[in-house]
Amino acid sequence: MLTPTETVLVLLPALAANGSPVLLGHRGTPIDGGRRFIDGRPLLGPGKTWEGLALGTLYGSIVALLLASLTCRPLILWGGIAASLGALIGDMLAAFIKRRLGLERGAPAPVLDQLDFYSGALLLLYTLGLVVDPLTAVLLAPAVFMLHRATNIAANKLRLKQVPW
Ligand SMILES: CC(C)=CCC/C(C)=C/CC/C(C)=C/CC/C(C)=C/COC[C@@H](COP(=O)(O)O)OC/C=C(\C)CC/C=C(\C)CC/C=C(\C)CCC=C(C)C
Ligand SMILES: Nc1ccn([C@@H]2O[C@H](COP(=O)(O)OP(=O)(O)OP(=O)(O)O)[C@@H](O)[C@H]2O)c(=O)n1
Ligand SMILES: [Mg+2]
Repeated sequence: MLTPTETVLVLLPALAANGSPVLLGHRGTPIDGGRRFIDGRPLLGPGKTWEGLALGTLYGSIVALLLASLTCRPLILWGGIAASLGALIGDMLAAFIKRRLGLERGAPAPVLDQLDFYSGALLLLYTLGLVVDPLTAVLLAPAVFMLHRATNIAANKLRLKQVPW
């Protein structure tokens, strides 16, 4: 099991991975290629692009590399990269769920919008046998929720996002 400090350090790259696709400014190649699911609605919607996946993985990995070099712990590198990938996968899973619920791209899904990437990161880490400190993960959740809300409001004001959530 990871120590509380290691838990924070492997989850920071997930923040960067989730925050960076916004910098693309709503451009990119939709991952679902415009395909629709059996319910006739978009599989994921135009908000999930290959470029966002690439940029998020890149930024998350850069942060993981920085933190791993600061701590001389290779675990932080691999864990941070896994958390970044998990964050992006969680974000796509949330988009899939939102479309199944008939929610348009960018429509609000309180809590899901804020913690989808965080849950994805935790899930992939667990799947890979990197068990984070549970108390730290639980205590971090409200902080991540508030950070997500604040950065989304800022991104909306900066015209990086059309919606503040
Ligand atoms: C260092 C180098 C070479 C590259 C930079 C790596 C880096 C720190 C990238 C930060 C990621 C980034 C560019 C964020 C943009 C900030 C922003 C305007 C975000 C807008 O909000 C977007 C929102 C979209 O969410 P949604 O898709 O789910 O709707 O994302 C929410 C944002 C977050 C959850 C947190 C954003 C994270 C940060 C602003 C800080 C991340 C940075 C670190 C964790 C750095 C760690 C420390 C060291 C020493 C490396
Ligand atoms: N894999 C990804 C994830 C995000 N983004 C970009 O980041 C923005 C914000 O992401 P998010 O809020 O998760 O997407 P939404 O537009 O809200 O779409 P959805 O309702 O499907 O979450 C997206 O609009 C998109 O421009 C991207 O290009 N590729
Ligand atoms: Mg969203």
